[in-house]
Amino acid sequence: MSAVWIIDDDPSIRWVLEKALGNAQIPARSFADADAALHALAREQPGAMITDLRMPGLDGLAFLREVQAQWPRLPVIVITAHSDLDNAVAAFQSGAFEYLPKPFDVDEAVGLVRRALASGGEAAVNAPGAEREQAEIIGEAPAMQEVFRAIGRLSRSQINVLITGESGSGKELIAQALHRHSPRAGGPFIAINTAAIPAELLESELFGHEKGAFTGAVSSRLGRFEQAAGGTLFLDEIGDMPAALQTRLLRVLSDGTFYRVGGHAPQRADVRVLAATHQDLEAKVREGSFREDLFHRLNVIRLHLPPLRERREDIPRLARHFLLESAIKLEVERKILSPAAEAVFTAWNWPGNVRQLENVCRWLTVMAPTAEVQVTDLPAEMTGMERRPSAPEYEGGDWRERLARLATQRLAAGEEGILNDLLPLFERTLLETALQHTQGHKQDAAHKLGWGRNTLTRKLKELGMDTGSGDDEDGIPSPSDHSPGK
Ligand SMILES: Nc1ncnc2c1ncn2[C@@H]1O[C@H](COP(=O)(O)OP(=O)(O)OP(=O)(O)O)[C@@H](O)[C@H]1O
Repeated sequence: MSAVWIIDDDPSIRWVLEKALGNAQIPARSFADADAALHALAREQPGAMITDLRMPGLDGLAFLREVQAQWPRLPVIVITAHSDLDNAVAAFQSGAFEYLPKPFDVDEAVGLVRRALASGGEAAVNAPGAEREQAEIIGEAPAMQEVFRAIGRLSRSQINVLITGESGSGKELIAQALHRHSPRAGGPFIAINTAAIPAELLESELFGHEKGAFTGAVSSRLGRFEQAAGGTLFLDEIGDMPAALQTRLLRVLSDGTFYRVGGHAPQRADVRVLAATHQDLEAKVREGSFREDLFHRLNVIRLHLPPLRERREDIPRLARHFLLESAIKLEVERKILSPAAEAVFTAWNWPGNVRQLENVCRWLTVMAPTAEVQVTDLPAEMTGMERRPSAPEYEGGDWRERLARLATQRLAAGEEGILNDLLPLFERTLLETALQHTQGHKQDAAHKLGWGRNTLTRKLKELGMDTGSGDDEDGIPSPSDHSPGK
């Protein structure tokens, strides 16, 4: 195994790191200042380095820049006091591989070193510097390691891959990685969310159109298939693709040609197609809403991303990653989770998966009052504090998880004002259930829901459920009417 060099003027840090690396069977060599390390680098290079930022003589940042300029693929982990965000940002800008805030956890340091050593090997086969631009994919859970291995195995192929997993579980990130590690890496990566585009526009989005093909087509336009030429086309939410387009897509995949909307000359499609879905495509095939032949075309290889709640071991690292990333983006001090807050993070179910975790971290970076995030700072739904203590457990799975998933999807699709139709839907469902329960007796239903009769009457009207055969239309509010809508 390649050696790791430690550069720090503090002998106790050198000692702790040497010992931890030694225990992990990683050979280490220490330097008390950056100049000595630079001299040694001229003769030989280690697999990775860990350096402090504040040192007498050549400081860590200057050292990092020097190393970047001469040995751009050598991964460098930077240690610094965690409040020192400017330095962290500067370290990343100077090409640091990772940033290790002080005081650091020794196991975390060793884990980082292992990753740095592994990435060094990978960097050697990539274009110089390319690894710096890649979004980091975090995943030490066995299921994620399996996905990484698959990406490696597929790296010389152009085969179609179907990526499955719940919304927000990282499907697009994996698609990008498949592209980057493929013979088409030099070409474009074009993503399109088929569910987010109205059916009538999707065809021209995918295949382009000729001038005058339809009203408003004032000029011809390249579709995504042409934009992705030489590269990869990522079709997200493939399960929602309308039937007519499924047929067109199948044709492109089977004979490699397509026509622009309004066009007569066949176009050659030089793309690798990666598709993703959060739905059960086999079930859609069975019920006849997804073409079986298309399914088999897309499903040559399948990669499944488990939901975050099935890889909880990755949660703390993901949280640290997103807290640091949002602090850098928002140019504010980095937050860390208190041990109790981290425990809540790890135990929670994350219906919106990694995307939701990322959003919560961004929210905490702005909203948490102190540098260390406490349990009380967490969003109420995570700590269950908005639940009534006697709230019974519901049968048939957590409906809020499903609702959150729906909301996540619709927000991801760029929708706005989703409460406008979801709230009435919510009320309508409760009303219908209550009316069923009371065999159509409105007053009783209102009472059971906690609404007064007037509110119920108004709601029935608003929701278009007013049949006009009211049993209690006297308009006198009952004492139990405590609706906030009144
Ligand atoms: N393992 C991971 N490590 C780091 N970041 C991740 C990881 N997985 C997902 N993310 C981040 O979480 C966010 C959501 O991921 P992504 O868009 O890939 O999910 P998705 O499954 O494609 O979602 P959807 O089905 O809703 O389109 C992105 O910002 C992505 O960078």
